[in-house]
Amino acid sequence: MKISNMFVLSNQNSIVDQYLSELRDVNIQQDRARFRKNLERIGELLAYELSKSLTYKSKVVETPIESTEVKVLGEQPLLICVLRASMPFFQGFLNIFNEADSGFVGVYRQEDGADLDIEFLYQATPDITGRELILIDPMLATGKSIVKTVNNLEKMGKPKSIHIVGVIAAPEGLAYISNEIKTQHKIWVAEVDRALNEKSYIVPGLGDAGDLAFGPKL
Ligand SMILES: O=P(O)(O)OC[C@H]1O[C@H](OP(=O)(O)OP(=O)(O)O)[C@H](O)[C@@H]1O
Ligand SMILES: O=c1cc[nH]c(=O)[nH]1
Ligand SMILES: [Mg+2]
Repeated sequence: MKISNMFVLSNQNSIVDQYLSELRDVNIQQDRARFRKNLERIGELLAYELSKSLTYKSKVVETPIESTEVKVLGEQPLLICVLRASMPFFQGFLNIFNEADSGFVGVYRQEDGADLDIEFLYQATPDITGRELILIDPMLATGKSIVKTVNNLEKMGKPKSIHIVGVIAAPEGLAYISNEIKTQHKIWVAEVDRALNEKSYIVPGLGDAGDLAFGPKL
């Protein structure tokens, strides 16, 4: 599929392919700490790629030897963690954008027969108006959780731009996000998989990221 405003990290060979293979492997997945660590590491590497698209300004610093002009981030992004599966992936972003503000939303998918309902239960964020917003969720499956998040956040104000970051995306979710989100946005993922299955899980995917990171929920 061709979405012009999208960056796919696995289009280039890198160590991310190794981390992704471990995330998908049903045996290695038994090690929850390793699962979370790999999400965090991919978060760090995607954050580095995304950092190349941000604006920088110059300032003068004093080294012990002399004054010199350096480049620093023009403005801090606002990171949004989509609980719960996002937490380790979000930590990777926070390791890189360590001065950024953070917001948290509680969103979860609820199966209702053939339909998927998205419950939006919790929001603790600063004002998003005029901000460079980075929405962080490892799995972009139907795209409904991210679209619901954007719709709820935009009740507060308009961000300057939106970056949507994920580890694995499904083509159906990417198409849904592109159609539904009207604010200028760019999607950053490690990999785009084949499709969704009848339960709206990504195929081949990695299973349920939240459960693998933290254990099953009711
Ligand atoms: O694109 P979608 O079809 O909306 O699916 C993606 C959502 O599913 C997962 O969360 P889940 O609802 O399993 O909750 P959890 O993070 O608490 O496990 C994942 O972290 C996304 O938020
Ligand atoms: O494949 C999927 C879809 C949604 N959430 C997950 O954790 N995995
Ligand atoms: Mg969720």
